[in-house]
Amino acid sequence: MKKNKNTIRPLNAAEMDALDLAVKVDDVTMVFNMASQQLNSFKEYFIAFAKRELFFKEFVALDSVSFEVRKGDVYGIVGTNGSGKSTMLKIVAGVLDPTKGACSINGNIAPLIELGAGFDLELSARENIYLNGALLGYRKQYIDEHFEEIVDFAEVRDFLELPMKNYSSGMIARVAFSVATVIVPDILIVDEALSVGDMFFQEKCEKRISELIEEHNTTVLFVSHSIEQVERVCDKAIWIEKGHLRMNGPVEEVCAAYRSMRE
Ligand SMILES: Nc1ncnc2c1ncn2[C@@H]1O[C@H](COP(=O)(O)OP(=O)(O)OP(=O)(O)O)[C@@H](O)[C@H]1O
Repeated sequence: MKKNKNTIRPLNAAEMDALDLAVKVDDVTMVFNMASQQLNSFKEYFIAFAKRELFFKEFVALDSVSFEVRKGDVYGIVGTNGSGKSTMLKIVAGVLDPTKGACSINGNIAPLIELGAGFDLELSARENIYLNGALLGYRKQYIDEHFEEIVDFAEVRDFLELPMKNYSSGMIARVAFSVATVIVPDILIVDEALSVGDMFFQEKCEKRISELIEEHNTTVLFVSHSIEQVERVCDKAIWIEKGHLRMNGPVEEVCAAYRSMRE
């Protein structure tokens, strides 16, 4: 359960169980402070700070957004660029704390956000699998037992000893997806993670996600710019536009409305 600074209280696991919920986003607002001028170096920043010329303007990335995700739901999030989809997922994953409102989570999360962010690119893939595994909370013995499975899924066996700085973005995504889904998460968060993989790997990931959904009732939150992919993978969707929740409902209805806005 995430900390929260404001009046709306996140629900505890028992309360979430009673409602059969995996995720509850309650009146969430996220405000970012953005520098009002461009400063290109620490020196410029320091001078502006000393002259008291450092100004910020507030940017509301999410404005009073609420929705509930039941256990086993597969929810897509659609919306145009900069509408707040990734910000929403980061709040659900606990990477960001909302400025207002509360986000309650029921279960362990595998966040596939900013894939490879936990990797040290100077290290080899072998070392990074252990490093990333430890960051996700797995014991070394667990990674030892699943190492072959991770490498086979990622299809990087021939490059295991190569520093990951020499990997392509698609290869990094393969390793990250593979490590993150080797356990069965209660909640899987996928943010454009698959877009850098080639179509064969994307198909493989979709299959793995379907397995998690069908065999383990994993709850999924899925952001993709491919409406077709959202329709294929998800059963429900929300549409966030410029920080506002525009629609929440069955995936076909939400995607149809979103498409008609673009036409
Ligand atoms: N750390 C930050 N500081 C300032 N502004 C931010 C920060 N993170 C996101 N934003 C702003 O919040 C808005 C929403 O960003 P977000 O990445 O959530 O959008 P998105 O819907 O995922 O976009 P895209 O489809 O382009 O990936 C954008 O205008 C972005 O510039």
